[in-house]
Amino acid sequence: MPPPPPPSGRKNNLGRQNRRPYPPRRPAANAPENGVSPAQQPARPVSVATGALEEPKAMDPRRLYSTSAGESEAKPFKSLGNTLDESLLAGLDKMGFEYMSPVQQKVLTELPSLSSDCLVQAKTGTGKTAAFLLPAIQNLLSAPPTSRLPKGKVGILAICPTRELALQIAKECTRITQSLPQQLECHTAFGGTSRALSLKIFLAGNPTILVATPGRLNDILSEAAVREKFSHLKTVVLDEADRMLDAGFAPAIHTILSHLPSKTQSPGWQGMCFSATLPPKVSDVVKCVLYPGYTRLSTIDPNEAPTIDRVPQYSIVVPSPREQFPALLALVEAEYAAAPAPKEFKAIVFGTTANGVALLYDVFKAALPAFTHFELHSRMSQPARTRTTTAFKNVASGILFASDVVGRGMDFPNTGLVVQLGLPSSEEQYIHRVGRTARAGKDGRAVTILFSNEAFFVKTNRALPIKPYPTPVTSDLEKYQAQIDKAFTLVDDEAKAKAYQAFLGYNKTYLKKLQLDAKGLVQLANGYARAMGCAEIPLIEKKTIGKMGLKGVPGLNIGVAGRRL
Ligand SMILES: Nc1ncnc2c1ncn2[C@@H]1O[C@H](COP(=O)(O)OP(=O)(O)OP(=O)(O)O)[C@@H](O)[C@H]1O
Repeated sequence: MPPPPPPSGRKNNLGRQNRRPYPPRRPAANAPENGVSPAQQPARPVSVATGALEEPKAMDPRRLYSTSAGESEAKPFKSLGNTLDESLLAGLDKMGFEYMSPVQQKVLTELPSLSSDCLVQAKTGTGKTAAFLLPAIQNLLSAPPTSRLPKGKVGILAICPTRELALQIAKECTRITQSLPQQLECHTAFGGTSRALSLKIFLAGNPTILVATPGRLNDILSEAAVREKFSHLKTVVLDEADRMLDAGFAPAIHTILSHLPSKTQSPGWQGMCFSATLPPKVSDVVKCVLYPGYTRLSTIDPNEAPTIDRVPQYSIVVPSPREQFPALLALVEAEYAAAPAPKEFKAIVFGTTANGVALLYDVFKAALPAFTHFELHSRMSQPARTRTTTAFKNVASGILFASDVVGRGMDFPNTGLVVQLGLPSSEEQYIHRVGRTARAGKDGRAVTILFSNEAFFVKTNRALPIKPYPTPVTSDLEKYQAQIDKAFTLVDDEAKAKAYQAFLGYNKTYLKKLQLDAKGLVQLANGYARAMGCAEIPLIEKKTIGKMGLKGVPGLNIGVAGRRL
């Protein structure tokens, strides 16, 4: 379907006549580094009467009941008058949360008590955040006078993997508690912010709820005054529990738990573990936060695909990394052209590494200047990450190039397309990334672009309903290749060198699965460098080559800061 003709009929950036620049081109002069433009249109409507941004329309969770296991009929929150405090119900009402989503209904009506330990699984974007916040907050509100939380003590600790997610959970918490007669303070603790300042605010404040990432939490728990704040802890939540207990985070979680009051000594605290993916091995490790005999709840039928049913999922396989760039360009054009009217095209493109994502952002900004682009990865400063997160949550249209810092848990309303460029590191990672679309009962699509060695991912994950992309978008890649080659001339060499090194580092981990040896990997990476238009293979320091385990592999260009050795 051809894109709609622009009123002016002027030539657009894609080198075609009659294509309306969409979203509107933003002025180059104020294009800031992180891709957040002050000119972006808010997705939320502006009230005609007040000119203020209106609250986003909440989803209708009744749409989530058709396919989920268990309850088949949605009940309104107000049916929980005996379970939830009136002020919480009032807060939910202000948020536009009328009906419970399946996971909320299960947790609030099927747990033996709201303070029971639980392991809960529900698909992405179906309201798990409120499903753990509501019981935990209700427990604080209904505690008998003898076990009421003393002022200044933390009652609820929620731990999650990323800074962006911590902020999002804290925001949801503030909205849920907005109608309480006495405001509950919800604090956050995560890296990339001033430790001294956030510690000062935490210690001087009255933080009833703390949402934290493991690194910073571990760090501040070394202070006796901080540990003292947790002396009356009532609930510990592990959001994205499988991630929080995997080999990367588990040591930090265990140290954190060693600083908290013992779970086994009376009165103990409630443990809650939530995720969309709970591989069987999680059952072995959750015992650090859950008592044996904990309640397990799931809204996912074990025979169902683990992803949201409303997301058609496709793959595009190209011969080599070189073709991934034009294939993405062709895909964006095709998906944009097919986007439903009124034209709103909001997409997230996941890359495999932070430097790879930075490169994608640079090249697509040059290749598709009519779109609004965003980048989000761990190489950016925290303020830039936070600004971009907020901006992308609020835009109606745009493309976010992201690494896994927003792969799990993040809610970017109305994202209609998720693209994964390169090999997802696991089935779980794939599922969570796909879950950034079709949230809150909306529709969405997901496409994974792989080069031939990566194509095994589709074959080895048969539970995933991935089909070949339905139209031959890659039949004329040469046309798009020319556009990509031109765009790469505008990308600086340092960004290319970093992306090259990251490509080697990432794929080195998957040599066996990619059916490559070290020499083959270097050849592949060198092809990737040529695809980026590098005049020569980027230099890599000897010690970096050693760290990557690529010492002595032919084809590498060893050198330091522009000097070949
Ligand atoms: N009962 C409800 N009614 C209306 N909207 C809701 C309801 N519950 C949650 N939402 C909204 O649905 C969206 C998804 O919720 P949430 O982020 O909690 O999903 P999740 O299951 O935690 O997702 P993920 O698995 O990606 O972490 C959010 O925008 C949230 O505000």
